[in-house]
Amino acid sequence: MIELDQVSYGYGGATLFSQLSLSLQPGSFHFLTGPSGAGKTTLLRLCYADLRAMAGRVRLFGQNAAQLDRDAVAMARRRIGVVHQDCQFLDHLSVAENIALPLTVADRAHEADGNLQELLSWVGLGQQAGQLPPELSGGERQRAALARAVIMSPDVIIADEPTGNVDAEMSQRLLTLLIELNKMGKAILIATHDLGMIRSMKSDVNARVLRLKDGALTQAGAEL
Ligand SMILES: Nc1ncnc2c1ncn2[C@@H]1O[C@H](COP(=O)(O)OP(=O)(O)OP(=O)(O)O)[C@@H](O)[C@H]1O
Repeated sequence: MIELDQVSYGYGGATLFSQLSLSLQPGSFHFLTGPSGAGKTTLLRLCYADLRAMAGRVRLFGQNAAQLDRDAVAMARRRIGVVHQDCQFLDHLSVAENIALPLTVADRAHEADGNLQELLSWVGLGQQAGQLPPELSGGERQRAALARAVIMSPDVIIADEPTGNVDAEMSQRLLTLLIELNKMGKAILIATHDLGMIRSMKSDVNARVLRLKDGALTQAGAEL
């Protein structure tokens, strides 16, 4: 569904990584680890065409991302749910309205009617639907961000540190939600520093664990 083939990227003339390849197939589960600054967020952004590869090719659902116009990129991105590291929300909209925002933007707000309550309960925010984002705890924000990422029923879910700033119990709960999505056939890619979480989860989902370091993407090994 998403394929990176020999992709290179860097900022300000410096190369961050080069010739990286990654394939996200239906039902696959990948963890992406690596030191801070290694380029994990950058790699994720290439996967959802928020950045354009400087060399190599990114294919989104069979199409060369470099050849897609803005509308085509927008269409492809509706099939990818993204949980951003900083979970930003529109503070003047309620939690429910924020979660439904991708549908509203796509002019499909009517589809939210049935799904939204179910989705809010699934992430344990049934009671917080009418609250404003600043009134949520860190863990509640991360669950709201996950709900917003999946409201369009995407084929791929890409999450950047989805368990940052939450305790172990909440981290487990968020991952359980992601595993449920994976069991429904969604491809999951999670960037995280949390090796303990990977150790405890990877056998449940037959996950591949990749490590990005010094510009190279390798299979994680001994540290796990
Ligand atoms: N827009 C940008 N302009 C210039 N440099 C950038 C930009 N975005 C990221 N960088 C730099 O690229 C490098 C990789 O950043 P990136 O956020 O991809 O790393 P990361 O592995 O996700 O880090 P972390 O684990 O700390 O979130 C860092 O040195 C960062 O400062």
